[in-house]
Amino acid sequence: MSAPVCEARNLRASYIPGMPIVFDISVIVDAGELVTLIGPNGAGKSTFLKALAGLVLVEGGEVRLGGQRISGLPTHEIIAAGVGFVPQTSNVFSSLSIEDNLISGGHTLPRSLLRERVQRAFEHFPALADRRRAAANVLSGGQRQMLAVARALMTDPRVIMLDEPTAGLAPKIVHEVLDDLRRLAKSGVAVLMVEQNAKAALRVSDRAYVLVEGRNHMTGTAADLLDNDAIAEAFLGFRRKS
Ligand SMILES: Nc1ncnc2c1ncn2[C@@H]1O[C@H](COP(=O)(O)OP(=O)(O)OP(=O)(O)O)[C@@H](O)[C@H]1O
Repeated sequence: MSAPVCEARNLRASYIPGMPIVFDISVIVDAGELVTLIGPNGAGKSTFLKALAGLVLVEGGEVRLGGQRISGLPTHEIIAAGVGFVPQTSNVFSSLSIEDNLISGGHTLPRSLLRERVQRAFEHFPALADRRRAAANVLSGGQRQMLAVARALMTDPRVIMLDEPTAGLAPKIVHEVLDDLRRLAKSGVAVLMVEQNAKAALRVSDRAYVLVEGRNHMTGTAADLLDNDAIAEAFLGFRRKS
């Protein structure tokens, strides 16, 4: 059996050495899957995602990409190895044009490939193509997220990680962004996201992990977790009618 696209095993991560926020979290994401991390505030979901991207100190366990160990590498090498990371905030350059945002996302690429990838991004996201020379700050919240995802895709990552991609968006736009991510996973990329809009996120996800206090609490198919009364009540904010 081939190695999963991305696998974190018994990860321990901290901002301050010796003071872990993530104690022991294991997660697997494979090609074509949309996997969501849910859990209460402060559970360490964002910290875990940052640890995968090399933005937070990994003190134990390991992260593998296609079987190759990437934990411990500097962030630029992790990105070059095939990880795309979309932070929750400041994920586009507001004053740069949409096209220049894409170019900056692919600045490590040779010029000919860069042109090709910008073109590909505009084909995937026609709403961005229509306004390619406009500054990113004219975009709506949903379109900005689209641009942030398109930037991360410039390097052709094997796995793309998103920290709360729907934060601050209107409910209708939340669904549009989640549907875009669903389509992205279907295209063959492994997608891992942290989401506060847990119910909406589970509806488009294949699988999910519930994280609590820096540890795995539960995992399953998104459908099973949506159907689980205890999970629904504790983490999804609804109680099923009996
Ligand atoms: N830059 C930082 N330096 C030190 N501690 C931090 C930093 N960022 C977050 N923390 C702490 O790490 C803990 C976990 O935060 P994290 O953002 O990973 O949780 P989360 O599960 O994503 O929750 P939320 O949904 O509230 O963001 C919190 O106690 C937070 O205060």
